[in-house]
Amino acid sequence: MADAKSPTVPKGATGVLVLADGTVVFGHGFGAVGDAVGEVCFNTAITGYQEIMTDPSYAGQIVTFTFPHIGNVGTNADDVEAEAPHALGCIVRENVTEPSNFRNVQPFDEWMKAQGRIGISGVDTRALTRRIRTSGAPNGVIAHDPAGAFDIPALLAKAKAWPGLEGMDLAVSVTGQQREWQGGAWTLGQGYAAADGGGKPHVVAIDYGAKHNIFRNLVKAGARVSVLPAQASYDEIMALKPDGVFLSNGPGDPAATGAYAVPVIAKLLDANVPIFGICLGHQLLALAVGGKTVKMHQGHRGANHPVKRLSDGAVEITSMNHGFAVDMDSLPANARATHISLFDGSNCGIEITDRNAFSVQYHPEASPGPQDSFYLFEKFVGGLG
Ligand SMILES: NC(=O)CC[C@H](N)C(=O)O
Repeated sequence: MADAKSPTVPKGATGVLVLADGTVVFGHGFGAVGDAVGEVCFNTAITGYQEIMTDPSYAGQIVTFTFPHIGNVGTNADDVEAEAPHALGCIVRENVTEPSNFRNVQPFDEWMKAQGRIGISGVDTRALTRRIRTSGAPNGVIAHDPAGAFDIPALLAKAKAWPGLEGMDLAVSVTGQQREWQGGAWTLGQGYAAADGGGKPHVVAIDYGAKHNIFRNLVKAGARVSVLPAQASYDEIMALKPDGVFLSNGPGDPAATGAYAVPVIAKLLDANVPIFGICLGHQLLALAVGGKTVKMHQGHRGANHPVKRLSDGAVEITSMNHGFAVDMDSLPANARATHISLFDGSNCGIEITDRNAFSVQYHPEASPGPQDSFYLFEKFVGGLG
């Protein structure tokens, strides 16, 4: 790692990461040319880089993959969690090689370029991850220039000027239009089922930046899913006559999104509408009953996070992607903790004891990750009228 005060670009360097504290890491650029500023986080999943890059909850973030070989199975049209990538870019250890997989349609570096996303390879991602673990997720800029003509002081100024994710509502920038969701479970050779869930029960999903596999899992569990944008009002939701309301995952600071989402959720709770929330949806449900959320030191991102289910002590291996958490001590008496992280004891689930409402911090839809927690979709959809 070099210092921003002595910004000599090594010969052959076509990519660079500049952290707001002045740390400079050179590598090889791939994908789009240009630069992007955001929070630098790390993800420990071994598979699923295309799903991770397209997860809207990564808006405003640059993902460091701890798994060294990224891009080696290429990309395809199925393994996407949204129409376009939302992570700003990625940092990887090994150079991206020729894809070798029967499902490959487009090499990862070409896909990144076509999607306007920047990558850097040849970075010591173990050192970077240790740094994030010790000092917290930093703000930074990644840049790719085939000529290696980097203006390091200008990139540093950009990293320093970025205000950080705290206080940022990003759900408004990634939410989708109102629509009837089509598409169920994926099977090899057949792709996604065309099913729409057959009409009953009817779930209205609030899209704060939803991963598509959540909607597919709701369909698989038997629901028909209508999607509404993040700022949908209580009346707009109720006009669709929901049997239950789903609160999606999404990027940014839950407290900022809560400014418009919490009053709506509070009204849904008052009306005793069944609610299920995932990740940002979990945090918003906690805020709606009077709890608080806090920014985590480094966040949880990976496909192997153990979570304890408090009702019976069972351990679920889960997919995670969050940088904020529900402050367990802030929860009111009617919000009972149902799951905790076995990594750090943080809250991973709540249920509202006097309502039909529950939520989890982790991702039962996997994509990527284990499917231990699919039962939550069955619990929600199975419990609707
Ligand atoms: N995946 C998510 O929904 C993330 C929620 C929130 N943006 C966080 O980082 O904690």
